Amino acid sequence: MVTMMVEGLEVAYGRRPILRGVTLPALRGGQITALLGPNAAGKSTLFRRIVGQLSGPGTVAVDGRALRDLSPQDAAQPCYLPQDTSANAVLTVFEAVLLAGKQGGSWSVTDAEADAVTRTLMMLEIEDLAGRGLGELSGGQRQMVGLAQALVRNPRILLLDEPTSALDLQRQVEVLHLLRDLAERDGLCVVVAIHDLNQALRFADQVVVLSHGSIVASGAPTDVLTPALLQEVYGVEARLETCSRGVPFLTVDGSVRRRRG
Ligand SMILES: Nc1ncnc2c1ncn2[C@@H]1O[C@H](COP(=O)(O)OP(=O)(O)OP(=O)(O)O)[C@@H](O)[C@H]1O
Repeated sequence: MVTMMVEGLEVAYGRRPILRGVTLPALRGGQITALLGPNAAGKSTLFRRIVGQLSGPGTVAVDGRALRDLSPQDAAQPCYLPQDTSANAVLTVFEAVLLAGKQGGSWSVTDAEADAVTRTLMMLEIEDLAGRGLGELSGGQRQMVGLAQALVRNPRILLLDEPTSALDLQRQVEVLHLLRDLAERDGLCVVVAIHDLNQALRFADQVVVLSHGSIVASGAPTDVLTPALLQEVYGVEARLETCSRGVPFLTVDGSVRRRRG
């Protein structure tokens, strides 16, 4: 199983520090890690630093090899799905996913590549969109196509920035179940930034909480999401309860304390 280590990452935009020495627990194949934290905490910046779109001190290593020493085509490279995926309106969904799956080499399309696109669209139940232009999709449909573009590459490490933010409730649950299956069946290492703490409680093996560019807690979801942490990080009165089927969930009380920053 793949293991990614992230240690001491720092990023500044101009002279403004954003990440202040971020070290994550080991990110392992077969696990889903939820990256939590308020708006502007630095979650997207952390993803962009991990994949090398931003530079700064610190190290990222996959199975003991520093990421910066690997070629862009190396299978150990994490696949990153940003929060906002711009749509090239000229392409159809099928073409966009096919293009995303191309790992260099020839421009001709093999049967295996076309089959991989069809399989991925079917896995996400969006095969009916195959012939549609990207520019004519809804926000949620575009988000599903973004996921298809990530999954068609068959990654070992998947970094997803709020991948369910535009999806209806059924799609959210389906996508998170699919990620769970891919982690368990194929040993995929999934790191997902998500604002819905109840989804994190249900689907994540571990959570990491980022606040003002620093990790303030990490571990098993029910251990980390304590009333004290939720008060400190989000300024809300909330507590964990357990439903009759034994599933933990958060209830939020009325009072909200204004956060700084
Ligand atoms: N390209 C940039 N140039 C300058 N500042 C930036 C840039 N991108 C992000 N920032 C700033 O860095 C901080 C962290 O932003 P980031 O997008 O990483 O937060 P986030 O945790 O992903 O937030 P959200 O939950 O709202 O998506 C914010 O204060 C943001 O304004």
